[in-house]
Parts: sequence; structure tokens; C-alpha cells
Amino acid sequence: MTLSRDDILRALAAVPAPDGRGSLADSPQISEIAINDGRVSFAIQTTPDKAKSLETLRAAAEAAVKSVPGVTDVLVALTADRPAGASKASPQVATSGAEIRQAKLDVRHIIAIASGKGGVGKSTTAANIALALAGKNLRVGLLDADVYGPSVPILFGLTHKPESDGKIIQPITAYGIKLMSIGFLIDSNTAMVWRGPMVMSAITQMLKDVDWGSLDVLVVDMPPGTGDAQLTMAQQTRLSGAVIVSTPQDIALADARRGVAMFRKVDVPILGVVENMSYFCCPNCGTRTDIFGHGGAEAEAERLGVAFLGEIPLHARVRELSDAGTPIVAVEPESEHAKAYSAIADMIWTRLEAGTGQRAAPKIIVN
Ligand SMILES: Nc1ncnc2c1ncn2[C@@H]1O[C@H](COP(=O)(O)OP(=O)(O)OP(=O)(O)O)[C@@H](O)[C@H]1O
Repeated sequence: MTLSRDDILRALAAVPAPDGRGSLADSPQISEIAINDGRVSFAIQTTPDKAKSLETLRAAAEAAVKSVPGVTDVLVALTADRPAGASKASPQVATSGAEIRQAKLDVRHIIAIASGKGGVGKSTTAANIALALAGKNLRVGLLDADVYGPSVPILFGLTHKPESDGKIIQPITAYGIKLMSIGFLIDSNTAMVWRGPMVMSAITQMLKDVDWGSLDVLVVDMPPGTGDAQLTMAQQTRLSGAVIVSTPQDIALADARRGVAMFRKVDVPILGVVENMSYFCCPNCGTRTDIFGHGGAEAEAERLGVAFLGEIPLHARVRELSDAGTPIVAVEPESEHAKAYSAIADMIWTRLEAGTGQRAAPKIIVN
């Protein structure tokens, strides 16, 4: 049975509009409805301050559409990327499928940079590894999939929106790498209320609807943690491998173990573990202090049977340059810290090209 837009609108006639006037079916706050076989997705446009209170309505809309015969999957997202009612065109997030021309992803390797918990320096590591790979004359993209706290706009000092023809989004190029972040597309408060499926929809769109062109490697800065969203993401993107970032503290290592277990569960090869904030380098005298102890990640990597890729010292310069939107590998490539990232990037690339983890295909096409 073929689903039509009218079938979906009939179901939505029973759901009230966000402003209480009439039904959702007639509301200007509803986006175009994408129907792809039995999968239906659309967005309800709102403002960040109202997003939380509309969660019940969003769930009701999902339930109503789910009850339509022939519907197998429903995704309703709350978006706040433009003033409500301004346009009925597809919003940047939450539609996929029939109407959107899908860009083929022509990427040799997609790698995930992940961590078991937040705040360990995953995004900083992802950005600098991406830049270091580009320094090896590779064509590199960086996808900021950390929808709960996108860092790429800050790390690269970018405030403008990417160009789009309404269907395909152009990545922003900085320091020779192509960048895309959910932070370019939506208000940062919006993602905070997203649940797993919405996160997936946003990430899928950033993979498929962005004109990445031909790349040697696409580095994906994953959301922190090991929940369902990360798991699905790992499954959906056909990763060549994952890099786990950890700090030396025990607790972070326990989280890193979960990260390794998660990727193993979905059969994604672990390229190795990076120990970040490994030791403190005094900017005045150069003395090294192992604040959190040292070698924990290396020992843990060995226990887990995964490679240890290297350590990045805790250094004010790394943070200062990240906050200034000028990552250290881009602007101080000869510094000790930049060299540490480069050495890790070398190991990653060698392992990718050697097919470490058995699953690496020469070319990955996401349809
Ligand atoms: N090696 C380092 N030396 C000094 N500061 C660092 C280092 N690595 C990261 N930082 C700083 O630590 C903070 C957290 O880093 P980052 O945002 O990369 O972490 P994250 O794990 O991606 O966090 P989140 O989970 O919140 O996204 C940032 O201010 C960053 O500049």
C-alpha cells in the first residue's frame, strides 16, 4: 500500500496545533512531510524556549502517524532553525527521504572519534587529528556529530551558516579541511531536547545531504557516551574504525572501556586509544608533571587488546588556541603538542591503509 501525504495529514488532524489554534495538520509550524516507503518524517518548528513544553505534542504526533496503516517508522523532530511559519520548505534537520536528492558519499575511510564520557577533549582531539591528516596531503572532512554540544564552530572560529540550495548543503572549508557541524544549522538549545532518533536523523542528514566531494578520510566527532544514539550511529555510518579518547583518570578509563565494548558490539574496529591531558607541561620551565598518574590508558589499551595511539599533554596553549578558533595543529604545527597529534594521525592512517580491523573497504558509498 502506498502512503500519501493526505493519509498522514488525516492522522494529524486529531493532534492539536502547537499554538492551540486548530490541528497540527493545518498548522504553519509543520514542515514538509517526507515519506520514504513506510518511513515518515517531518518537523514541528518552534522556538528553543518552547521546545521542552512541546515534547508531549511531538510524541502525540508520532503516535498518531504510527497508527496509520502502512507506516513502519516515524520521526517527528522539533526544530528551531527559523522563525515558526516563515516557510514550509524542509527545515535543515529532520527531513530525509523522497524529496531530498542524496549526495553520494565518496569517502575512503570514515573514522569516529569517541569517548565514554564528556569533557575528555574528544572534540579538540578530533579537530587536531583531522588537521594533522590534512597535513599529510590527504583530503579530509570533519563532521561534528556531537549534537548535544557541537564544538567545531568554536574550534574553528566560525559563525556563518553554510550555503545550501535547499537540498544540498555546502561544507565550510577552513585550514584545508571541509567542516560540517550541527552547530552551523540549528540553534544550540534545540538539540538539547532531542532524543536518540532525532539525533540520528540529524547525523544522517549531515552525512548524506552535505556535498563532501571526494575524501580520503572523514573524521566524525561523535556525541559522548555509549547510548543508543552512538550505537546506531556506529552502525549506520559504516565506519572504518574508531578512536577512543580518554584521560588518565580511572573513571574516564572505565568509560573508555565501555566505548571500546560498544564499538566491538557493532563490529567496528578499534583503531586505538588516545590518552589526552596525559601530563602537565609547565609553560614556564617545561617541567613535566603527571597530575593524574601516567600510563593508565596505555596499560588499559593493552588489557583490552587495542592499540595505544599516543598521548597528548595537558597544556594551556592547546586550550587557548582552541578557544580562539585556531587549532594548534593549524597554527603552530612545529609545537610539541601539534607533533603529538601528527604522530597519532600517522598511526591512524597507517592502520587504516593496512586495513586494521579487517572491515575497511577501499571506498565507502552511503546511499
Ligand atoms: N590537551 C589539552 N590541553 C589543554 N586543554 C585541553 C586539552 N584537550 C582539550 N582541552 C580543553 O578541554 C576542554 C574540553 O575539550 P573538548 O571540548 O575537546 O572535550 P569533549 O570531550 O569534546 O567535550 P564534550 O563532551 O563537552 O563535547 C576544552 O576547553 C579544550 O580546549
